[in-house]
Amino acid sequence: MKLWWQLAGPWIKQHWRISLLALCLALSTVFAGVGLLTVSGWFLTGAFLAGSSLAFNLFVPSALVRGLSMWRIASRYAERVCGHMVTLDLQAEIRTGSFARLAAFKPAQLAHYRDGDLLARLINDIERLDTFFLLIITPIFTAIIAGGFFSLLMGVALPLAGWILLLVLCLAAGVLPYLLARKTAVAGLEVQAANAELRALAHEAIDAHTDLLVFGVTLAAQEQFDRAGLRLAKAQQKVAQAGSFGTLIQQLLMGTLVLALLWLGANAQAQQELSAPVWVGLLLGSMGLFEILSPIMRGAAGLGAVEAAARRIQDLTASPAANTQAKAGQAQPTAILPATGPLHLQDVCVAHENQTVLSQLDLYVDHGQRIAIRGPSGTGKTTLLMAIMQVQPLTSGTITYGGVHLNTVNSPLLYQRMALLSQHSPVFMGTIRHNLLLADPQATDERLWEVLHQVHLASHIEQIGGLDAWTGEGGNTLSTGQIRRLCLARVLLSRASVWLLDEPTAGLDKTTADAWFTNLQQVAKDRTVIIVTHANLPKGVVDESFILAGGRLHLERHNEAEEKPQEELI
Ligand SMILES: Nc1ncnc2c1ncn2[C@@H]1O[C@H](COP(=O)(O)OP(=O)(O)OP(=O)(O)O)[C@@H](O)[C@H]1O
Repeated sequence: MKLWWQLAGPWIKQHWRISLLALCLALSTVFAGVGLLTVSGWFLTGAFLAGSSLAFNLFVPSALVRGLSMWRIASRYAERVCGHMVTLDLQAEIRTGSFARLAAFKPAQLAHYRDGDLLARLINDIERLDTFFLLIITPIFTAIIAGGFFSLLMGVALPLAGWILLLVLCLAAGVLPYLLARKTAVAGLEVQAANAELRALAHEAIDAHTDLLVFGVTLAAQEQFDRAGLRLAKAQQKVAQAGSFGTLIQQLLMGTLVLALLWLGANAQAQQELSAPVWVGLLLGSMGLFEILSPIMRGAAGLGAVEAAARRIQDLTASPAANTQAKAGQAQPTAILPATGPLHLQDVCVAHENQTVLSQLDLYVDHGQRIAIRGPSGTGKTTLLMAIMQVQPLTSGTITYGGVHLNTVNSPLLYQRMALLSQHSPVFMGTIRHNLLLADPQATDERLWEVLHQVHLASHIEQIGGLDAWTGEGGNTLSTGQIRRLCLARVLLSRASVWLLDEPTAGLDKTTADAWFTNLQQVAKDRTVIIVTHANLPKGVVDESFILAGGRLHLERHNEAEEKPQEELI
């Protein structure tokens, strides 16, 4: 409840009117239903006993029956519309909020989660929360008010029957669901965990489908998937069995209640303490209350899963990643970053999980300078670019651009000034145009073709149908080198003053790579460019070249970058 309230509370407080209306409509439906049965019981019995006597007034009760049934239909409809509006809007709010917090994660923090598990949290877990409002809060609210009111009414007619009704309602709507929720708590947790595991396995299997095939391990993947499926089925069975048992006990309680009321009513009637029509009316009305109880049992059986789901969403939204971003955003988000200026790294230290990668690293890149950073694999070149982009937090040290500390600049402004081609830049499903316009929505077709020419991709795009050619999911209609060039073209389109290019020519043949590097000066114009590469650069491409080793940058001898065999750098 507490966890659910932490997630849903802000929205409900803000939309308390519609939430209250949904509860009131549910109450109104129950009142209409119970009233209908009470009046019908009273009316039919009264009419039967009166026989053909003209003394019995048929008109008032039959008008009441018609009125109550119309009221019930209208109220039920409005209750469904309103209740689902609350639930679905609430889900949408939690989902978009969770996604926004997820978007604020640093890549290293995101790496702690499996893709499928994140999907399960955003979809399965959030969907699961709907149970709470529809199957717990609403029926309990109506059970307390309608049950209390009707027990009082019964108590006025037959005090002992009133107390018995109240006691049975407390057991059936309170104690029993509570015990059921406790009993299914572990299984509910297991349902959510197994669901997430299934999604994660399915996601990984689709991603790695070719490798699974060629290594001949599809059977092993299948077995893993089957085990997860079985685990989910077992957990669901436990919840369903406990739920059915709870419902059975609830039905037995209800049956006992009816017998008790029948017996008490018959006695009262025999002693002429209660008229037969009132007795039958009250009896049927009590049975009308049973309608509230079955959703409570369903809700109680799913409460463990709701709690597990709420915890899994909370884990995500309350993680240090989300908080770090919030604090950094709140600290000084408004510093103005000049359009041009030198990029200066001083004493920069970065560690990945206590493993130092960059150690007191210094770098000064003047505006318009082009530099290359090379070095053996795993020395921290990508980490350095990520630190400049403020994606990787520094352990210590400072990074300034035009004299402004980058950690005081809000992300959108920073990314207007700096563009990154990462090693894993993606191609999005859509057209070539759609993929390019991400970097500059105002770019004309002429400009799009210009950057495609610059990355030596124009002729291929022409062949496949031009800017409106479909890229497929993850660019699966393109080769690896073409995907890389499309991503590179996207960065070239950006109006940023600094380009950070991580392996821009990976996957390209040497002739194309050399041609691209040679053209870089003309393409980059007066931009600052930092290239991380293992490639041998043609002469004059960069002003300076550094080797990253031991966590620091070392200036390479003149032309060393152009001469060193590539194998030595890997
Ligand atoms: N998210 C992470 N969590 C833990 N360690 C990481 C993480 N990312 C990188 N590392 C480690 O940090 C070190 C530097 O990684 P980085 O990717 O910056 O190297 P690189 O020089 O760019 O390598 P390559 O040339 O192969 O791309 C490596 O030892 C790597 O294992």
